[in-house]
Amino acid sequence: MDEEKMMSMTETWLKKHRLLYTGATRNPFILTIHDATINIASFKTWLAQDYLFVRAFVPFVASVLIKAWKESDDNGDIEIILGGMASLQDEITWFKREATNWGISHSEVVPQQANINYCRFLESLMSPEMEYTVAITAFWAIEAVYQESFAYCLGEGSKTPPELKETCARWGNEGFGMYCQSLQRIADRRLLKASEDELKKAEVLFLSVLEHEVEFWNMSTAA
Ligand SMILES: Cc1ncc(CNC=O)c(N)n1
Repeated sequence: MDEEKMMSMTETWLKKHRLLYTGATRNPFILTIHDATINIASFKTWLAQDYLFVRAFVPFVASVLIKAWKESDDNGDIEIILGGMASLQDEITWFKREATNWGISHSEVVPQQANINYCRFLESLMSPEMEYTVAITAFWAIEAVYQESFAYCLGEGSKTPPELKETCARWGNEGFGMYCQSLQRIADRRLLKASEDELKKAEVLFLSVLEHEVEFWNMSTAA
């Protein structure tokens, strides 16, 4: 019997844009964590810059929550997005504690260009004119890149230094993986009903997320 399931839209895009996706999830920064050759200065740059990014990510997630409330056909979406917001509070606390541990003073950290560009991109996604379908697709991609990247650092054969394992587990843990799958299911459900224009826009912005993620990692290793 023909039991083959149709590929979802996000799966289609992941396959079509595999090279760029791999560029984002197997970036040299991540590879050096995985093989324990990481330069600690790079790690500290990433840590300091990502704290600033996450602060800007909170209002973005809030904007997706508002879009879900206005536009979603499924009440379950709100709970999933709200769960993501709740874990961001814990994440901000964690970033502050890690900064202290690594001797970083957030008041002295200046956002770098790749970070500024990415935060500006987030702001464009917050516009009330931006469709829920497009915003939730970008949201999923942003989370999925971190999940795949850090899960790889904890996977079989990884030599991740013990002092970085907690960081990797933050996004590489199974619960975060399931949360990403929930976001992906929402995105796929919406994309099924989207117009041609919305589909095109969501695909373009999915690619923009991947490009920003690559630039963000590269910024960390360049410093
Ligand atoms: C640059 C970047 N992309 C994705 C994430 C993961 N989302 C929330 O933490 C992150 N922290 N930073």
